[in-house]
Amino acid sequence: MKKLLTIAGSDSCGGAGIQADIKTFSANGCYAMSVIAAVTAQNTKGVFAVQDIDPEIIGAEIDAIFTDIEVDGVKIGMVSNADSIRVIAERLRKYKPEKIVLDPVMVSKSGYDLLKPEAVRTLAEELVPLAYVITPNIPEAEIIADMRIVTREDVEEAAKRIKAMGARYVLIKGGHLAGEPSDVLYDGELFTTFPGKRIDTKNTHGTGCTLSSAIAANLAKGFSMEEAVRAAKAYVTIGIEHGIELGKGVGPTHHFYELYQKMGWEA
Ligand SMILES: Nc1ncnc2c1ncn2[C@@H]1O[C@H](COP(=O)(O)OP(=O)(O)O)[C@@H](O)[C@H]1O
Ligand SMILES: Cc1ncc(COP(=O)(O)OP(=O)(O)O)c(N)n1
Repeated sequence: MKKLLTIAGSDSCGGAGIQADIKTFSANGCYAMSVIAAVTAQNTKGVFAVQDIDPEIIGAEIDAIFTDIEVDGVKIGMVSNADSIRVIAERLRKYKPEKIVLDPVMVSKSGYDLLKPEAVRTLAEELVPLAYVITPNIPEAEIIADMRIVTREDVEEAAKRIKAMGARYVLIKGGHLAGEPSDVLYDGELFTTFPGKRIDTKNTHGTGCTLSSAIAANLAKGFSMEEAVRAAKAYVTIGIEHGIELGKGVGPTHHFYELYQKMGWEA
């Protein structure tokens, strides 16, 4: 069984963050480990408070795992501030896991800053160069690439700018653009489009976390980058289709893909 690590924030209502990552790793047949970098008080209606974890503890969490366990893949999600980012980057440079999936989480769908705005530059300098693949949504890609994204040409230009910062692959997610939610992968030469059909639902909490974790699981299992994204998109799509009515706001994606497969359901 492949062993995967998520370095991210906790979401108390379980739809995004560490909880979504663990569910995704498990549903995709991998063993899940976690380094908690922040704790959010969050539900389907929004984020109400964030407690950063002391960077020393984050470093110790990472040491505890890498000094004992062979890690087959790492996903990075919400990291709330520059000091935490520096510690994580320093440890990853030391332990050198091969496949790092970086989801540069910045703002929750409800509009709460999950990354301090002044730490964006540190993320770009310290974590982007370590990423095997970075998976920004449109607003995140706009901030990292420092440009507006409206057209397909804008998506490609932003991907080129982000690739130039050192990530091996760039996957720009299209969920926030008008029209169908297609995602675009750039490898430095070619652009590959992963088409989607927009599902008419309010229950999309945790879609980005789920997609990036499924990509990490697929890469650990030996899929090519393209296969990893294709299978992850199928996984998140079926999860959105079967989104859960939880609470009074934006409910989470569903997670039991292997069960779906056994039941003969397809994405
Ligand atoms: N309503 C939707 N129907 C189908 N796919 C969607 C929908 N919203 C988002 N997606 C897909 O979910 C994944 C996460 O995208 P996105 O919502 O843009 O990221 P984030 O959660 O980081 O903002 C992408 O593959 C995107 O294309
Ligand atoms: C703890 C935590 N991490 C990440 C997110 C962002 O999740 P995402 O899938 O990008 O989208 P929303 O949850 O904001 O709908 C989060 N909310 N909490």
